[in-house]
Amino acid sequence: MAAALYIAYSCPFAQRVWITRNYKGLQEKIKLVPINLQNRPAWYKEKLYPENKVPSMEHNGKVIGESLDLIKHVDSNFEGPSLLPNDPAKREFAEDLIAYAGTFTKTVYTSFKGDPVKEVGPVFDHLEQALHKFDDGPFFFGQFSLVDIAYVPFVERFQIFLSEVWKYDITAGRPKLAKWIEEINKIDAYKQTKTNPEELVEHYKARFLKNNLANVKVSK
Ligand SMILES: N[C@@H](CCC(=O)N[C@@H](CS)C(=O)NCC(=O)O)C(=O)O
Repeated sequence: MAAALYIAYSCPFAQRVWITRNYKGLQEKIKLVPINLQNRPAWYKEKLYPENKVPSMEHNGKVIGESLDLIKHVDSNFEGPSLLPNDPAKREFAEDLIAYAGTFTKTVYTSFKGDPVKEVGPVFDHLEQALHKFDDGPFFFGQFSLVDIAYVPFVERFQIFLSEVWKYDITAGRPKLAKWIEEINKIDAYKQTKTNPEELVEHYKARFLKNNLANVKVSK
């Protein structure tokens, strides 16, 4: 029986697993089940995934959550190209980078409520340096891997929002990151999952800037 992958089309965490499934050619083995996060069906929390978040996946009678665990699960338990490097030094660095994804996303999301232009430089520099480390291709490890997948949904959103609201170009002075974004946009498995930029800007403005604007009004 096919596995069921519960996602929301706009969710960057779910997008990680969606890209993994597409890239490994598992469209028939893993079926997408879209969930409306604004109106979640009661059965999702009660019968399937008590965390009540997306993504989750039902596979062989078990339900698994957490996007970073899920991409590893899909990579190790399904057919298709392997998405982690075999070389031990590269493998260790891949694990470090996957672990750093939480710091990266938290730093940038937190900065949206403060001053991103001052705050986001170091975490994007970290990615730029990581892309230099093995210097064997546009991706973190030459071949497309789970590390690219862990970051791309967030880099996609941060690039759009930082440019739109603060005119901050994440690729300025970061040639490897610029090339990475260019090359990753040639990968169909990713392209099919991209979010709608206009909807993203509206959604993030409401989510992150509402209080800033309210504060501006109060202080006038
Ligand atoms: N740590 C989780 C985060 C998943 C997550 O926060 N998903 C959001 C949608 S993008 C969600 O389901 N939010 C609903 C909620 O928190 O109630 C992962 O990596 O999978």
